[in-house]
Amino acid sequence: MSEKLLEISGLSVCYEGEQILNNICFSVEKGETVGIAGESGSGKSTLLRAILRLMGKNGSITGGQITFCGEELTGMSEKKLRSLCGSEIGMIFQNTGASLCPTRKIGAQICESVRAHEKRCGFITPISGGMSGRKSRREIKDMTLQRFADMGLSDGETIWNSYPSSLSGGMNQRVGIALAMLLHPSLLLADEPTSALDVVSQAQVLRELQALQQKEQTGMVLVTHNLAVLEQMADRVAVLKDGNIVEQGETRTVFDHPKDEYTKNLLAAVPGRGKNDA
Ligand SMILES: Nc1ncnc2c1ncn2[C@@H]1O[C@H](COP(=O)(O)OP(=O)(O)OP(=O)(O)O)[C@@H](O)[C@H]1O
Repeated sequence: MSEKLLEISGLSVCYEGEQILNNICFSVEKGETVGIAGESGSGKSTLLRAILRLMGKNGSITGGQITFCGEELTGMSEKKLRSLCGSEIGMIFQNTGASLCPTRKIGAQICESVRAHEKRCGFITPISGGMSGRKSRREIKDMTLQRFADMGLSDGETIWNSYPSSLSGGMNQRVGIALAMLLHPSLLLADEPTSALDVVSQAQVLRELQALQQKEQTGMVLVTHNLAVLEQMADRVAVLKDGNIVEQGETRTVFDHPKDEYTKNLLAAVPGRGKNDA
């Protein structure tokens, strides 16, 4: 039986009175990846940020509902919403690895980040069965080394004691993904998670992320302008144009039989798919 993790219905978002997203509707089930495609400026990142109300001071949700594990997020208190970050909803950005402080050891930063999360959570009970309770440094380290191994980082002990500045961009991004998955979130919001990496690292990191996600049965919203990545990763895709979903469905169906002209043009621009390719 399907388990709905995230349901977005009729979502509209404005920045400074300008409508950026209109009437967005889609859902994500446990273990499922839903890809969001669209050109630059179509509103992909805004959509991810709106889920956790991270649009900043000039952004606001002007309509619709966002439900996570049956709980309405749009009306939830700021404190409870922040407590979901990490343990129930993980986020990965293009520069997740780069957001680590380059001159402090990775292990110390991970412990600090878990402690900060525990403090934010306070007595708030997890809503998706996520993890709670204070962990010892040993527990945090064991969990992290397991996550490092999941992300293809075999020498976890060395990485735990390393400075980010001594690791490659690909390794730092893996560390960032391991950190986002550390507390076993049931939903992952990923915004261009590999686009800062070279092509070889990109393919490797995507494979590892996909294996980890399948092992954990994590639902994922994956935003990228790279349709080849969506073809490999997404079960379903939604195509965003000027803040409107113009088409959505199973990835294979949308890619093989696009209905909307905009989707057809996006796909035609992918090397190997276009009419004008040599
Ligand atoms: N903080 C903000 N204040 C005002 N406008 C914003 C803000 N953030 C985004 N926008 C506007 O919202 C629109 C959508 O931006 P968004 O970053 O969501 O697009 P995107 O599809 O993710 O683009 P890209 O692929 O280039 O990251 C753009 O017109 C952008 O200028």
